[in-house]
Amino acid sequence: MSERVLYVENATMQFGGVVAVDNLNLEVYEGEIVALIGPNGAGKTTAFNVITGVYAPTNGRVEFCGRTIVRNHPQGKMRKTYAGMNPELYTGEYKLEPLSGESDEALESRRALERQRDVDAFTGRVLSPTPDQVTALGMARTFQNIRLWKSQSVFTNVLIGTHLRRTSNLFSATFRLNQKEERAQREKVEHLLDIVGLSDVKDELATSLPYGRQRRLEIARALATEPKLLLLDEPAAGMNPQETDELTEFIGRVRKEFHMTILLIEHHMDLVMDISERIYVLDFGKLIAQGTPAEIQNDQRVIDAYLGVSEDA
Ligand SMILES: Nc1ncnc2c1ncn2[C@@H]1O[C@H](COP(=O)(O)OP(=O)(O)OP(=O)(O)O)[C@@H](O)[C@H]1O
Repeated sequence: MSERVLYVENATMQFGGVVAVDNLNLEVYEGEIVALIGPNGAGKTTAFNVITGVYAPTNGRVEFCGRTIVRNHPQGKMRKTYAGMNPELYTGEYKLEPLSGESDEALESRRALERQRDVDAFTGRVLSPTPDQVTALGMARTFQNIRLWKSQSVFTNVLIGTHLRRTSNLFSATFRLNQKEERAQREKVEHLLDIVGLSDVKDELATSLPYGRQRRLEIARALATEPKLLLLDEPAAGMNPQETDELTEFIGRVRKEFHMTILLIEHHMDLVMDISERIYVLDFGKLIAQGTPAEIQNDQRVIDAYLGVSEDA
């Protein structure tokens, strides 16, 4: 069985009264393309933000390549409901069997003690890496709205990606380089641009590229950080059907050429159904289904909540 690259366990993210992500469990295995879909506002981007360290989750844990990188904040707002790794301790699901002759009060205090132990197990061990640290660990991400270095060339945009991998500090990424390393990185960028089909425009300004190629450049820059996991947030947003088809082919090629594992958010169902091995469906923050494209397409709950409406809704 291939390695589990990403494991999101009981992740909850609450903003005031809005539970944007509600007890999400999600796994991605090495070499897979997995999609996270759902209606607008379902919590998909928030889930990405929890995974990549933008938000410290109200509860839950993110494991990356076998290592816990994000963990809940026991002092978070939902402490009473969710603190610790065992949310069932705080819900009606938790049944603690009475010991023989144990009074109700004794049972209740034992239950309280177990909860406290669960919380204590985390106090002082709260993890919450910065997005830069997450990049250095081997996760790279693209965003719904393209975020390129506008006044830099295509080449430089990708070069900055290679630097982020090494230093996780933008200042030193830009200025602190020895010449040998610089040369090796430049060769790497040339090679990468070749594979993604952007060599012919490497000296042009990033923003002078047509939209579809800017998207490719963003993915190339993410790849330059040498990720183990690539997270793509709506890579086909704003694309016409032909551009979407080209991007679908491109993402498949990226997986093959770089042996990449990919988690993507997308509203274009043709793309999702074409390239994903597995799909998770969110609605109002909750996971309502998971399965293969065929299973998801035939899931009545998903059809009612999402697939029944237009693709670009
Ligand atoms: N920083 C924030 N502060 C408060 N509420 C937020 C914040 N970020 C997201 N939300 C809310 O959380 C919910 C989920 O939003 P999110 O952007 O994650 O959904 P989404 O599934 O990515 O939607 P879309 O498909 O439109 O991008 C929404 O109700 C949104 O308004």
